[in-house]
Amino acid sequence: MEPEARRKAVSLATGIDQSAIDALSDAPALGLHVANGMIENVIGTYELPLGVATNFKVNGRDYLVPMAVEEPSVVAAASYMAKIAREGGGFRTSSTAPIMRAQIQILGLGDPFGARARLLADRDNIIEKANSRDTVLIGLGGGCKDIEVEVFSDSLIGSMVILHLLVDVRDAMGANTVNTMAESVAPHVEKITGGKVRLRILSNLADKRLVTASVRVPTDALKSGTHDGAEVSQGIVEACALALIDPYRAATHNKGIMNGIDPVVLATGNDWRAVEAGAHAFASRSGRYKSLTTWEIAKDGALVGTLEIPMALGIVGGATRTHPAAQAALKLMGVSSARELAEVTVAVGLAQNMAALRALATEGIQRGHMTLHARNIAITAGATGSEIDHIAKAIIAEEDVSVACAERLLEGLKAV
Ligand SMILES: CC(C)(COP(=O)([O-])OP(=O)([O-])OC[C@H]1O[C@@H](n2cnc3c(N)ncnc32)[C@H](O)[C@@H]1OP(=O)([O-])[O-])[C@@H](O)C(=O)NCCC(=O)NCCSC(=O)C[C@@](C)(O)CC(=O)[O-]
Ligand SMILES: NC(=O)C1=CN([C@@H]2O[C@H](COP(=O)(O)OP(=O)(O)OC[C@H]3O[C@@H](n4cnc5c(N)ncnc54)[C@H](O)[C@@H]3O)[C@@H](O)[C@H]2O)C=CC1
Repeated sequence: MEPEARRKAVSLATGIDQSAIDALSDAPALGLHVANGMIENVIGTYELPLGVATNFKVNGRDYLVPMAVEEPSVVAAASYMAKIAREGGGFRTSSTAPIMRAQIQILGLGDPFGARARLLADRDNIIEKANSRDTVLIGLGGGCKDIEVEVFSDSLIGSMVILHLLVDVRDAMGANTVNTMAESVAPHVEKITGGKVRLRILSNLADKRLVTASVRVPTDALKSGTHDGAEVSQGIVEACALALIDPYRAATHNKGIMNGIDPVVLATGNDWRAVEAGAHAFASRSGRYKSLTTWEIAKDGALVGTLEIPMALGIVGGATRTHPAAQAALKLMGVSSARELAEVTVAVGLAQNMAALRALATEGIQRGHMTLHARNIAITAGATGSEIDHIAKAIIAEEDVSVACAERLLEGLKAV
């Protein structure tokens, strides 16, 4: 299909209105006026391709998933694995309540453990003060629910007490929400402890806001070329084993997971730096950086994959409401809560990891990836309009997906 036909198909499948479709089209959805209101020193806007991943079934419901990404083969790979996963019923997901953590650093204490005890005894008061400002969030059933207090000792600055506010942020990503709370309780915290408050900021290690996605794929569904399903499953398990013990492999393995997650985070106007920071800090929680997924073979021979990861995403707040294309992307997905968005996003991350491992364990990554990269190469070599597809097909046929080959064939084409 051409983009226009795809838009019509998406509109038909999801029932989203024309204005949402327009916001996803090549007309600049994010006008200069809106962009200028979003960040500082704006001189323009910056575009990325927006694709739609197909075939996703999550908890029995079908989704089309918007993905904003510059890398070829990512959207195709996710769609392909989602198709295979359907044979086992698709993806299953679960999530914890959307609890974010704010940190308040207290210095200059002679009795850090005494200060800790005073803060714990004042728990209800601290929670009440934290909740006194954001009436909207409290009205929705969110707000500060609990506290934690840590004592650390540092060789340079001595001891410090860290107070955590555990905040249910409902459908927000929650950074601004919890930062405001942390700043508002700081004077009270100084009074209770007798110390000096320094930092008041959320933690991006959102390990109380976890999503777990799993997939169970029947062996036969994994057959690939000359490789039977059992061989492919075994190859995926062996590939994952390396990522569970070796940080060098784990970094690339987890990059493959984020290939699926970041494009959805970006398309929906969410903070991808926050998601990335949380993912990698969580991957190091044992003291050793390792794979975020596990792959195993069940007793009946099915391949079982799981991904557990912090996922601080919002459908209100931040840019999710200001960027028209982000609003349209959320409509296209048809998600009605931040938790649902987070769960579908993690299912895409799991699918993407499965695609990479499946390719790596069989034919290698380059054929599928480079075939889809061929159009980029053709553009780099100077092809325009109809030349792009022509040159892309020609370099694939020559089995030489390189700029040099594309330039040579383009010269030949222009000479005709
Ligand atoms: C790229 C493929 C899918 C080609 O796969 P293929 O079998 O060569 O191609 P195909 O054209 O026969 O397509 C097969 C199926 O893919 C799906 N599909 C195909 N295209 C589309 C599309 N446009 N829209 C929707 N679905 C699509 C679709 O389901 C289709 O079946 P059909 O529907 O035709 O019966 C495969 O080779 C693959 O999955 N490769 C992995 C690619 C990948 O992981 N890319 C990420 C970049 S590499 C990287 O950055 C990370 C890495 C790899 O280092 C991570 C790591 O090391 O772990
Ligand atoms: N370290 C980090 O990750 C940091 C990130 N940020 C930025 O913070 C922004 C996100 O902050 P947010 O607090 O999410 O945004 P926000 O402050 O714009 O919106 C959240 C507010 O929306 C209201 N609200 C209305 N309906 C709601 C609902 N259904 N559920 C929850 N709240 C609802 C509440 O009053 C809530 O406090 C992002 O742009 C992010 O980039 C800011 C500072 C640090």
